[in-house]
Amino acid sequence: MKEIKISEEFLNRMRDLLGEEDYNAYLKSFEEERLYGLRVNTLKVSPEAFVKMTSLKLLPVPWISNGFYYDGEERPAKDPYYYAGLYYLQEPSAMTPAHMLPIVPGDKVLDLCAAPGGKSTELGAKLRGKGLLVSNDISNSRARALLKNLELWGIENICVTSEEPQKLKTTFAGFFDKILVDAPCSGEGMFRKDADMVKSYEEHGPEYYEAIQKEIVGHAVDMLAPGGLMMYSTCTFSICENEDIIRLILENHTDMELVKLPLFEGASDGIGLSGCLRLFPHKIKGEGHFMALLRKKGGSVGTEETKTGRKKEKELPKELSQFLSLISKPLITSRIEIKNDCVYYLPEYFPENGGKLRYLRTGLCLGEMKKERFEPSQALAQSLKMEEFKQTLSFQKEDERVIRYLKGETVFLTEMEERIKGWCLICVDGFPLGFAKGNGDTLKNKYYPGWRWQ
Ligand SMILES: C[S@@+](CC[C@H](N)C(=O)[O-])C[C@H]1O[C@@H](n2cnc3c(N)ncnc32)[C@H](O)[C@@H]1O
Repeated sequence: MKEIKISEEFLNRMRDLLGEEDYNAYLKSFEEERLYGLRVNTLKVSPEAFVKMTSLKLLPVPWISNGFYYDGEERPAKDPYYYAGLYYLQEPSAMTPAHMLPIVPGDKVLDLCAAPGGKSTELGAKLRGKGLLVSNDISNSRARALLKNLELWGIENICVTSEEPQKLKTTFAGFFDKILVDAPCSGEGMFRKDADMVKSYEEHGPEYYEAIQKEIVGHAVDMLAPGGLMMYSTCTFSICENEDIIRLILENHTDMELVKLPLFEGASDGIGLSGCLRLFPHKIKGEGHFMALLRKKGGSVGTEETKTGRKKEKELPKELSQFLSLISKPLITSRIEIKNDCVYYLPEYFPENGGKLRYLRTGLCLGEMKKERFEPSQALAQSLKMEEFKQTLSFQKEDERVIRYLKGETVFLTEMEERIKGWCLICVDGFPLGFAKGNGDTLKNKYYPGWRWQ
């Protein structure tokens, strides 16, 4: 077995859970190396096109259409395409819950325990800019990392909150069409990936998390609209954190029913509760996960026409209007809100007063009003397609100016290149990285300092 010290108590539980034969296969899986995965951002690029562009050696994750394995020796986070938000690094079995939650553009979606955004990024991509994604995490510092990942990913219809589920409910009772609860858990499926998880497991085991999960799911059910779907997932194996939680929901909420998840090669049914789905490291090429899909009876969701509730055109400051005229995709001015000089593009369905919640972001941050001018944001650049901005400059990935730009340095144009004046969207192979301001043959770098290439 690999050098991972796991308690006897845990191993005994796993033997009881799996039976002797499967348990031995599970133990053997520790002799294998952990697996590395990335998920392609389908908001920006198709998996087929990405495979052709990238220099990474990829193998498809069989059950995830946009998921791939990469070699652990590679450094995919040190790549301009990563800075363009073309992919997210994620363990393959963790890709499954967001993949199996059927989101349609226009849905109102909640990701209740969302940081750092491994699943929210996929939920947002599936919305394709329509509807609303509320991504929440109780930890403020983790919610900040979540916000960065959502903005890098280019999702415009987001709200990021950092609240207790009970508080969130005061604004969103019965509101959401789809909810993902990727619950905090004892992390038994993480031991091979992260040996430190063993230590934290010894401090807080399944019983500790079970109590938290019970509370969270109760509030989640209350925020689901009739006809809505809720996916519950964990990266742990214990029954008390998985099937028992689902059973409890079904007992306490007679309006909730289990929706059978389809099995695929290597996936296992729930233990003692058929219709759930389990992934084990000795049966699939992934670290392990549990998930169950539930439906609230009554109503039907996901087919409603999108509506904003704020239809009246709004007059905008001249500097802002001038800048927005450089963007070709239509923006509904009634959804633009200016708060303390920051300009936001609110998503459809954003509650009229927003409620008294700790928001880290309400919609897409378009930029900031400064004296007599408007400064566009990094998030806006990442949310655009190259063809949606009037003046663009796309470098090939190999061009040393890509890294210079990402480091925040001044970028010089060659004599052969056209002179650039004013705001310009800098791209790598046609994918936006950020803004710069042209002054003839040099570009003043406007890449967000906090995100610079290190
Ligand atoms: C398994 S992680 C989520 C991983 C995330 N879904 C992803 O795919 O990147 C669980 C998260 O739940 C958060 N959390 C813990 N207790 C919570 C609570 N009561 N309400 C909301 N979030 C909570 C933790 O801060 C942690 O970020």
